[in-house]
Amino acid sequence: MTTILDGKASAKAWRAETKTRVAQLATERQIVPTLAVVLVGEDPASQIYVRNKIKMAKQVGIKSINKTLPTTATQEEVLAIVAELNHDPEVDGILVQLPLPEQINEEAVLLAVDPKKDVDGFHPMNLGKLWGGQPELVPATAAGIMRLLADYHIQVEGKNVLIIGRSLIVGRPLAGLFLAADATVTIAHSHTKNTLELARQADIVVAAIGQANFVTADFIKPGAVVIDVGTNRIDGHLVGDVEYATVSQKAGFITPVPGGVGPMTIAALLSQTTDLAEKR
Ligand SMILES: Nc1nc(=O)c2c([nH]1)NC[C@@H]1CN(c3ccc(C(=O)N[C@@H](CCC(=O)O)C(=O)O)cc3)C=[N+]21
Repeated sequence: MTTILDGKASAKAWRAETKTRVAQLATERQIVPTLAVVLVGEDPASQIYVRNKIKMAKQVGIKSINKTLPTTATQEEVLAIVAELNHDPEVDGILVQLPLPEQINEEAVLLAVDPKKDVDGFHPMNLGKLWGGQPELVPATAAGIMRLLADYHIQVEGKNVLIIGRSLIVGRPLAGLFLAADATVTIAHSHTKNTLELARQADIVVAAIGQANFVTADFIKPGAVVIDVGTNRIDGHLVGDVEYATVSQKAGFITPVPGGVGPMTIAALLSQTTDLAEKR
């Protein structure tokens, strides 16, 4: 029997906790936590994210500020907006949606975000703290995955974890968090020669490749935990990186798409925005 890791339900409970903290900030300190989102261009995954994020922020009482720029925006325009948000005392968290259009230097933009407002945890200082074993501001998807495992009382200590994908957004920060939680961590990527073999030995497999149905039942040790980070659009439907129909027959625990990691990502972001407002 497979247990479905219900991210939708878990995220709902987490948002309720955040909502209580937000209400407390309002009554005790007259503070409204504020999240600024910078979206440049029209990446479809970013659009889903932004839409859901705005809705959920409103629900818990967090104020959203949206800065939307066209695909043709220049680096100077993006940096000017980041600077403005850095200096705005009402803004607690700044998130720059990735990927950015190709004329924009992603590294330069992420470096420009005030590390104290870097609610996404993508600034090199925050990534460095995470890898140094002192996580502070942590990328939301990674934080959401760890919370989901904790909610289901899934032990991480001493487990073999295989993360497939080494992106800045997911693979790398998640590896840091699993390591901080005393797991044995392996990262597989496009140059890895024995991904299948590594996956078969893993107690926890995280699929963050960006390719629909990449992980099939072949990859999975019976009873393993399978976390699907994929957000691939196929014929208007959202599908993960895991072939759900077959893998769910073999895994012990599995996240669905939608309703798994996505809602947890948003809940993590709202919680971290509130952490920042509490530190004002
Ligand atoms: N700086 C930055 N940080 C990110 O974390 C980031 C990003 N840029 N760019 C885009 C990707 C994509 N991403 C998603 C988050 C939630 C859902 C989500 O809410 N999914 C729901 C809803 C699906 C639906 O509405 O159809 C679900 O899976 O159930 C999707 C996609 C975050 N990303």
